[in-house]
Amino acid sequence: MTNTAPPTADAPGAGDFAARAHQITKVYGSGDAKVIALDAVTVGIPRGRFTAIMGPSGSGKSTLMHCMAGLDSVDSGQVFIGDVDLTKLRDKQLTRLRRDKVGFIFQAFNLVPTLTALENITLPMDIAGRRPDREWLDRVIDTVGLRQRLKHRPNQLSGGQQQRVACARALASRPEIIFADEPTGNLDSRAGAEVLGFLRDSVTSMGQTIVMVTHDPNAAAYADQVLFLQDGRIVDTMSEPTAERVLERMKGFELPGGVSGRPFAGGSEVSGAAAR
Ligand SMILES: Nc1ncnc2c1ncn2[C@@H]1O[C@H](COP(=O)(O)OP(=O)(O)OP(=O)(O)O)[C@@H](O)[C@H]1O
Repeated sequence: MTNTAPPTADAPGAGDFAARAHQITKVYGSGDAKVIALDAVTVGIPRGRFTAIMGPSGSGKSTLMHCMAGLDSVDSGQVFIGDVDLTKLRDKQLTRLRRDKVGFIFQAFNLVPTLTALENITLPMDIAGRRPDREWLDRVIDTVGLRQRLKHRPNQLSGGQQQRVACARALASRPEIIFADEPTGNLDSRAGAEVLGFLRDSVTSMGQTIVMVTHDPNAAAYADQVLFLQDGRIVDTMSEPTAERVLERMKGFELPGGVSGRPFAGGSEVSGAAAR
């Protein structure tokens, strides 16, 4: 693994980012109920790399992912997938962009129970009226080890196998970027490790770009870099994470007395509101 520069969307070479957020703010509610879920976040997701997003509960991880994936709107700022500014798109254009350029993997596998594994994998392309690239599809199916299970329906598959179907579905159309929201949250550690190994492999050997929200330091250790969120801001980044280092960093968020959230001494450069 090579070293990853901290992702700053303003840095030269912004073309190297599969997705970027520029000064995005997301506010829920108003008055006393007002919550600033994202506070002027600027970040770039490097192309062909595996990025994990971590942070305490309520820090804005899901909101950041949803806004960057075009599943939710921002109150201010810009979001780019490739060169396309999502904030300038109308609903229909946004739906098409999500369909063509973005893959999703959710904690609850979200498979269609009446369809076989193969039909689930090709469903997004079928809906889009696109023919799957047979060679690519074969490679994806073999990589996730589903060759013998293609005719099975979801209820005939283990949780790990179902999530591998969901991974194959996300990869099949060769999206610009895959967003994975707690992809191992419903799996035991062995099945989780299999899925994470497969995601890692799809980045290393297929050049896929993946962003994953996780609470699990072991899962984050599969990534090339980790972004740490707190109170709607990116407060730290870590390259080449190990489970131990991630766990240690996460403990910093839980310490009482205002220590929480402070980047480690000598830690990575910070992007986002906290950097200013
Ligand atoms: N629809 C909503 N309405 C009001 N507040 C919301 C809504 N969605 C999220 N929030 C608030 O925004 C903040 C960020 O939420 P978000 O779900 O992004 O955090 P998270 O880091 O993903 O949390 P968790 O790890 O618990 O899933 C939280 O304070 C949350 O309560």
